[in-house]
Amino acid sequence: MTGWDKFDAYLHSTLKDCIIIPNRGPHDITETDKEVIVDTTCGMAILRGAHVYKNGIIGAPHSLRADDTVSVYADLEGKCLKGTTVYSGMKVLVGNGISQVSRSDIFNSNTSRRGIGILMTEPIFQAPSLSDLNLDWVVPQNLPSIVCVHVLDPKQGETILDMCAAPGGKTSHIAALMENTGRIVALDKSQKRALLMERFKTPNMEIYTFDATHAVLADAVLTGGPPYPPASFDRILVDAPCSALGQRPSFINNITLKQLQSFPVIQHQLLLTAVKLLKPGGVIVYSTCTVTKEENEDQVSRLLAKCPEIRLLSTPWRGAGADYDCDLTNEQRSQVLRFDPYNITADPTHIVSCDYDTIGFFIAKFQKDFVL
Ligand SMILES: C[S@@+](CC[C@H](N)C(=O)[O-])C[C@H]1O[C@@H](n2cnc3c(N)ncnc32)[C@H](O)[C@@H]1O
Repeated sequence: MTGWDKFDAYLHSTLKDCIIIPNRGPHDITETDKEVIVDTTCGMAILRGAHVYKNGIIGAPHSLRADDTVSVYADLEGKCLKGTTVYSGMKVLVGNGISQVSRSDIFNSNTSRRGIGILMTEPIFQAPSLSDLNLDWVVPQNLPSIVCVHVLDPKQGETILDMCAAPGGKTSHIAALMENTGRIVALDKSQKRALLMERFKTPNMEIYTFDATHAVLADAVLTGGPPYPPASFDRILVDAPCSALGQRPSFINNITLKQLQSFPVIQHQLLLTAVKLLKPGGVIVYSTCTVTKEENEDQVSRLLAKCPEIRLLSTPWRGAGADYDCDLTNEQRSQVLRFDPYNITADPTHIVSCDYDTIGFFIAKFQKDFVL
C-alpha cells in the first residue's frame, strides 16, 4: 500500500472487524507556478490518497517537464478542454506533486496514456493509497457502510438478499460474517456495476443483474435467479440508489432537481418489494449515503404507514437519531441512525471521533411481524 508507513491504523473500539485509517488535513501548501488540471473525480481520488494517472490530466502548461514541481487543481465546472495550457475557470487546489512526464508525453497521440503522470507529494489531505490492497484480506469502506452491515446482523445459515449490491462492499462484508454458510443473493440493475462484484464472489453468493423492484413474483421458485416468491428471505439489505449528497470529499454536485426528486420514488418501490420478499420475523435494513429527509426519515414514515405488518427497530449504535423536522415520533427518531458530518466541528485542530467524522449516511432497521 503506497505511503502505508506514514499513516496510523488502529482497531475500532467496538467493531472488531474494522481497522480505522484516519486521514490528515487540510494542510497549508504553497502553490507553484505550474498548474495541472484534473477532473473532479480525479481530484476527489487525490484527496483519498491517489496519485494522478496520465489519462486523468486535462490541462498542463507548455513548459511542463518531467521532475517539475506542479500544483494540481480540480476543474469544478467540467469546462476545461483536453490539452488546455492555462485554465482560468473555477478550480480548486488539491495538492502539489512531481510531474513524471512532460506535456508532450501526456497529450501526444503517439505516446501511451497509461502510468502515473503526477506523483502527489503534498496533497491537501493525506491518506494512504488503498488501490493495491489485497481484497481477500481487507475491503476499504467508509465507517457507516461497515456499521450498516452490523445493523443487518446476518446470521450463519440464513438466506440474505442484497437488493442494490454493486460494487459489492457490503455484500462482501455480509459474506465474511456468514463464514461461507447460508445463501447470499446479490442483485444490481447495472450490469457494468454487477460485474465489479465478481471479485468478492464466495461459494454461497449468487450475483444477478436485475431490477430489484421486480424481484417478487407469486409463482416463482426460490432456487436460481430472480424473481423470487414472497416471504423468501431472512434478511434484506436495501442500500438504495440515492442523491449521494453525504459523500465526502465532494467539490460540487451537479444533480438536477428532477434527478433529486426521482430517488424517493424508486426507494419506496424497493422497500415495498423488500417487505413482500421478507419472511415473517425477518429484518430489512434500509440505507442511503445522503442527507435529505425525503430519502431518509420520510421513507421510514411512508413505509410504516403503508405496511402495518412492519415495525421499526432500534439501530444498536451510538450517535444521534433523526434531528430533522419529520413525521417520525420522538421514539422513532431515536431508533433511526443518521451520520451527519455537518454537525461536527469545523475546527481542524479538534480531533473528532472516527464514529462522527464520517460521510453523511442514514440507516433504518425494520422487522416484519411473526404472525401475519
Ligand atoms: C448505493 S449503490 C450500492 C452500493 C453497494 N451496496 C455497496 O455497498 O457496494 C446503489 C446501487 O443501486 C443500483 N440500483 C439502482 N436502481 C436499482 C434497481 N431498481 N434494482 C437494483 N439495483 C438498482 C445501482 O446500480 C447502484 O449500484
